[in-house]
Parts: sequence; structure tokens; C-alpha cells
Amino acid sequence: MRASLIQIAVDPDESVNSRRQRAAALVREQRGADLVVLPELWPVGAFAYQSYAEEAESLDGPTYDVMAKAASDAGVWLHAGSIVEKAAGSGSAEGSSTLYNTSLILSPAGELVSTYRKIHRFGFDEGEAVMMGAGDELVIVPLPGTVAGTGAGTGFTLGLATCYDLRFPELFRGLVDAGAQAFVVPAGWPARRREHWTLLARARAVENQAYVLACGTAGTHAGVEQAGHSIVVDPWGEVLAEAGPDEEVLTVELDPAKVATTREQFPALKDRRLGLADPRRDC
Ligand SMILES: O=C(O)CCC(=O)C(=O)O
Repeated sequence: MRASLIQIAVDPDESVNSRRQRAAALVREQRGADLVVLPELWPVGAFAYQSYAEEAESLDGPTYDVMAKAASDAGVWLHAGSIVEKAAGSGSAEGSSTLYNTSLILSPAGELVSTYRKIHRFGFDEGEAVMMGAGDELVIVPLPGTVAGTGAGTGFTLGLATCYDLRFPELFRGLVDAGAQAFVVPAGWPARRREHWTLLARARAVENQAYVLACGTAGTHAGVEQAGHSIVVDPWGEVLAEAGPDEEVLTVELDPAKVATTREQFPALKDRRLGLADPRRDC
């Protein structure tokens, strides 16, 4: 199974619409891949808080529109990264829970098959943490060819998370319990904490014996230099591919059987002591 991660640059000198067109062209170039991934909030910029309200869109808004065509032209499953979602039927006041950081998953026919609202909002007392609502649903997406629970077959069950979520291992355990074999983590991770990004991506892979496909942005927006360094880690914790700091497309071959093999040969997940500390209780 081939996956391409598009580490697009998000800079203030490019308009949101122009970036959408450029991202679509990059998706179209990935024909032949099974799965293509874009990063977190790439249309507006994860740290461009002042533009969130203006660029907020509905699930069938301009980003979906452009990405649906690109996915169907390329014939790929597309994790289109995340958008600032303006939830239908709600008001637009800043500070209310009407905006969400929402990932869009599209089929090769361009249909929106799944969405994920980021559960852990970043920013402490500002930005996303106060301007957006928090998601409260774990989301998995079985790709075609997945054989549930076995790891056999030619596809994966994806578990979805976004950026800051990477710091919360209980979310990933919950996704594993729901059947995830590969985590897809779009991000807008800052360069100054790049070591955490790499370390946490590998940790989530090792502890859950799952692939991690973590796709960040390049560039600098709202004064925050982005880390880039998108990374793909296998279920044993080996780094299969890692990008540099600039715009880049990372393409890797993944073996769905490796999840099952790793879990069988080193069955640590079976040794959990859930009665003592059940990570599924709270995430
Ligand atoms: O946890 C971090 O260091 C970065 C998180 C972040 O930038 C985000 O979630 O947007």
C-alpha cells in the first residue's frame, strides 16, 4: 500500500485560494498512491488565529469542493488535512463553540466518507483552545481491503488524530481498541518543538504497534516557523521516511501485514492491566 504525505508550505504571502489550487495539483500528482495525506489547517494556517472566523467553512465548502475533484481525478483515498469548520446551524460569534478543527476523509470517488473534530485543542488560554469547540468522538476509517481485527488483507483501519492530540496516549489506545492499525496525524507543529514531534510519533507507533503517518506543514505563518519533518513510522518504531523542513512530498510503501506480525511476535498489547488503570475511561 502506497501513501503520500504532502508537506505543503503555509506562508502569509499566498492566498488561501491559491494554496487550495496548489494543494489540489499536488494531490493530482499522486496518482498511483492508495492514500494521500495533507496537514492540519493548511488552507488558513494553524496559527493564523485572526483569520479563523473569516476562513471558516462548512464541510461541503470550498476546501471540500477542490479536494473532492482532486481525489477523484487522482483516484486516491484522501485525508484532506483539516479545515476551520463552521458548524451548520450555529452562530458565528468568536469564542463560542461554533468552530471546529475538522479533518475531512474523501474516497477516490470524491465522497466525504468521514470527518474528525480535533479532541485536544491547543493554545492553553488563546487561539484554538478558546476559539474552537472540542471534538468528542474517536474516529476510525477502514480502508478497502481491511479485514477487521486481524490485520490481514491489503488495507488498513486508520485511526484519526490531529497535531496536539499526539501528546495524549490514551486517545491512541482508544483508537487501537476500536481497531486502528495506522494513525494519521495531520499537524501544524512549530519548529521549536520539533524533537517532541519526532519522539512522540515514534512513541505512539511503538506503544501501539501501529503505523504512524504524521504530516506537518512547512513555511512560517503568524510568526510561527513550522517544523516540517513529516514522518512515517512502522509498528516496530522504525522511521520509514522523514521530510526536511521545506515543502516536500513523502512517499512510502506500507505493509498492512506488518501490524499483525508485530503484535503476534511481541504481544505486549495483551499484557495490559486494564483493571488497574483503564486508559479508555477518559480521553
Ligand atoms: O503540542 C505542540 O507542541 C504543538 C501543538 C500544535 O501546534 C497544535 O495542536 O496546533
